[in-house]
Amino acid sequence: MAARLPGVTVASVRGLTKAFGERVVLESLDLEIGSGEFIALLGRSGSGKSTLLRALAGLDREVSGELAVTGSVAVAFQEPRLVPWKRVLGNITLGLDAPVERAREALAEVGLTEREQAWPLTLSGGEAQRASLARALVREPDLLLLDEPFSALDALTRISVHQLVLELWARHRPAVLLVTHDVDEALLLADRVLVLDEGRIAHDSAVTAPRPRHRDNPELITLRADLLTALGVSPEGRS
Ligand SMILES: Nc1ncnc2c1ncn2[C@@H]1O[C@H](COP(=O)(O)OP(=O)(O)OP(=O)(O)O)[C@@H](O)[C@H]1O
Repeated sequence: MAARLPGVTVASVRGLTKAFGERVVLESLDLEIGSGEFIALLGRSGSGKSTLLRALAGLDREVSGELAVTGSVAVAFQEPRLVPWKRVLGNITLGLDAPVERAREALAEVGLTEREQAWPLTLSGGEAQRASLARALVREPDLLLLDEPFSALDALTRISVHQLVLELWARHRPAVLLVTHDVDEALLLADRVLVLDEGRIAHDSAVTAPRPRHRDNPELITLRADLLTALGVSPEGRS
């Protein structure tokens, strides 16, 4: 997979508009996603984050505007969506021509080698989420779309899956678009944090702090306050 290529985009969105009946969810939205970028997408509930992801994934074609995605796309959802009648390994290769060795490599990368013959219903939440990441990885995406993949995990599992996602990103360098509700998660992981509001990208910040990042990094403290304001939340509980 390509390393980060400056100036090369994997997705280019211009004037994207999506309405459900009278409700306009995305309104003339513009967004460029660069090769290898790690982007977090924040926004209030119902602001259209999943709608944008579905459009980028090609799962919703009833949109207007220009949407060009170059290269392959893989999606991992909030609930891992493994099919219960296939074992873990079978889930990784589902609908794919790739040799089984590739699926095993992906399982090894997410630390699930021991569980390849397990049934999905016997996996813990963290294991299921890792299996879901392996299924996305084996497709070697140029753009990896993550729709709140960590939100159902307990705090400790979440930290280890964060670590894993950063390692996988550093190794494979797909562009990542991570939808999250968690400002700190966005700041710890991403190079760029977007806020979706009123159907558009209302806020776009670069995060330059080196990784591993700590919450008390001054850049992150400033950005956290800006992002909370952009989300309509007062940072210190003041109104
Ligand atoms: N299939 C659908 N039919 C009708 N309305 C829909 C449909 N899908 C989404 N919507 C509406 O579009 C708006 C945006 O939904 P979306 O799921 O994209 O928001 P979101 O930002 O991802 O929200 P959350 O953070 O709560 O997951 C919401 O008002 C939702 O009710």
